[in-house]
Amino acid sequence: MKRLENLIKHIPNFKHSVVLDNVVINSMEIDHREVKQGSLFICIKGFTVDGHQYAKAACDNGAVAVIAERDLDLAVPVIVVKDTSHVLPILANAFFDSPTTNFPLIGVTGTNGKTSVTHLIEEMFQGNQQKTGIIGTIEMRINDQVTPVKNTTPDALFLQKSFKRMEEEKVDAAIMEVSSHALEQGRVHGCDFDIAVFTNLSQDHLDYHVSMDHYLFAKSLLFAQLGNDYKEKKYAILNIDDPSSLFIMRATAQPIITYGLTDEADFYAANIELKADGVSFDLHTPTQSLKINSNLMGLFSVYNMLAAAASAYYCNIDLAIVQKVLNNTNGVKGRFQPVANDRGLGVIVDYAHTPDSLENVLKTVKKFCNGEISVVVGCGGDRDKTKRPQMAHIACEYADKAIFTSDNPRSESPEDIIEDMIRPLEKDNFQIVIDRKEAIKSAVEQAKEGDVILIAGKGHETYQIIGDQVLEFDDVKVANQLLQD
Ligand SMILES: CC(=O)N[C@H]1[C@@H](OP(=O)(O)OP(=O)(O)OC[C@H]2O[C@@H](n3ccc(=O)[nH]c3=O)[C@H](O)[C@@H]2O)O[C@H](CO)[C@@H](O)[C@@H]1O[C@H](C)C(=O)N[C@@H](C)C(=O)N[C@H](CCC(=O)O)C(=O)O
Ligand SMILES: Nc1ncnc2c1ncn2[C@@H]1O[C@H](COP(=O)(O)OP(=O)(O)OP(=O)(O)O)[C@@H](O)[C@H]1O
Ligand SMILES: N[C@H](CCC[C@H](N)C(=O)O)C(=O)O
Ligand SMILES: [Mg+2]
Repeated sequence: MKRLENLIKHIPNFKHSVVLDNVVINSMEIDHREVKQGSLFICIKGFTVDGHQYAKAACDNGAVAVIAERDLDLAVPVIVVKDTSHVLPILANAFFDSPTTNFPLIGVTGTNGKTSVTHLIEEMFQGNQQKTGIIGTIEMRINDQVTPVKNTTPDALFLQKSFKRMEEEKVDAAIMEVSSHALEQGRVHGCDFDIAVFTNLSQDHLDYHVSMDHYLFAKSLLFAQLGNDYKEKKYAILNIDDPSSLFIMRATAQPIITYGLTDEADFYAANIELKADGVSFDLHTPTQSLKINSNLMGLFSVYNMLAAAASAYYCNIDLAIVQKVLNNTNGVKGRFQPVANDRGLGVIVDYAHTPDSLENVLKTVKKFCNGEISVVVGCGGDRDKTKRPQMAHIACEYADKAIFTSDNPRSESPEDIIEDMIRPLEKDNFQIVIDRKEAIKSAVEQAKEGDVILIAGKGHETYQIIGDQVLEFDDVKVANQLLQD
């Protein structure tokens, strides 16, 4: 509970003439459907609708005050600010008393690997008998308590509310994925990061960021937010083998810690062996070297392990625990997840939905597959169209056979998406099967013992979005069922 007068004092250089006397706020909401008696409703101008149009309905639901960008004819006080989206994180942070100043916060950004790295870091804290909170693509979770998320990095209100819960649950650290959309939209303003990690930058989201320069700039904002003073120990952990790190490192005054595959990096991997059942390598840290024998697959996983190990190191987690976690982890669901079967087939479900991740995963499969490789893949609707032909090209280049199918076509026609994928394609080792279940079925029917089927793009997702409908669909379940038939 907060007095509104006290809450809005946190908005810098802001004066208002509304009489607020004793308005007390029990909760803050940005969605009128969530408003309860005593809520403060903040009208957000969205990409789809303008939240101002729901202000009246919010009051009907019990809102006792409204923050808006223009005066509204309502029976409750309306406080007018220039930009409600900009003010939202300030108010959310103030309402929940800046929870992230009370525990270490680790933010991970980059095109690929955020979910994988955050989960590895979480396992390291848990291996150290510490409590954690995690926010990312799969869910928000405080130890075992799961809250579903709509976005990889949710809005500022959801974030601060979650951090408050984490504080109350006495977590030892929070680990979160920070998407470029979130950085660009200021969803993480007010988050007091202690460690910021950069995984890599490759093409994605050009529908939103328009150019790779703007996309990189958005990623760099996480590092700018690490702060400019040296009062606290904060670290920027960067993949030095990715040229974008040279730009990102200029965004922060905090110490730069590097990881990579050469001894120029602070944390580096040497003697890497990519095997059919995992990877092994020597992990060199500034103080000690560890032998790693992990179940995780592919060179990209080595990078993820280095990023996680460096983060754990600066959180004072013993390197013996880091080693134990890397040697025992089974990774995250939907990331290079094998689907067991008795047909002698390698069936892998993976969340590769960018050209770079698809290429990495197919290269990894190629290293151990002695038979033929088929890949079932599509591209998301209402998302970056320029990655479509690139993904189709990579699929046909690295796999013996590609089956192009639907992956959340959303408002677009699945046929048109596939047409975008194949238009410039020079190869013809592909089939088109619009229905995803039929596509997986076709791959299973054509496969022989020793072959590998990669089912890419949806990973942990349990749905297929067609138009406005969200239909149940789970690649692992579907593959399992088809393999048993
Ligand atoms: C483009 C984008 O970022 N959109 C986000 C944005 O939605 P929006 O602007 O369309 O919202 P809106 O529907 O116009 O609503 C405006 C306001 O009216 C309110 N409203 C709306 C309807 C109503 O009946 N009542 C009501 O009060 C809404 O609560 C909101 O406050 O604000 C929503 C609430 O915070 C987000 O869930 C939504 O993400 C959508 C689902 C999305 O697809 N975002 C993607 C592009 C995204 O952000 N992806 C990143 C990266 C993923 C990755 O890792 O690759 C992510 O972090 O998830
Ligand atoms: N370090 C990496 N470099 C390149 N590709 C990777 C890396 N780590 C994982 N991948 C590939 O990218 C896919 C997605 O991985 P992950 O979910 O960890 O990334 P993410 O950054 O969280 O993605 P999203 O932006 O959708 O949240 C994996 O299934 C794998 O194919
Ligand atoms: N966070 C990513 C996930 C894409 C996953 C893929 N299955 C798709 O729907 O395109 C996005 O929203 O662009
Ligand atoms: Mg993710």
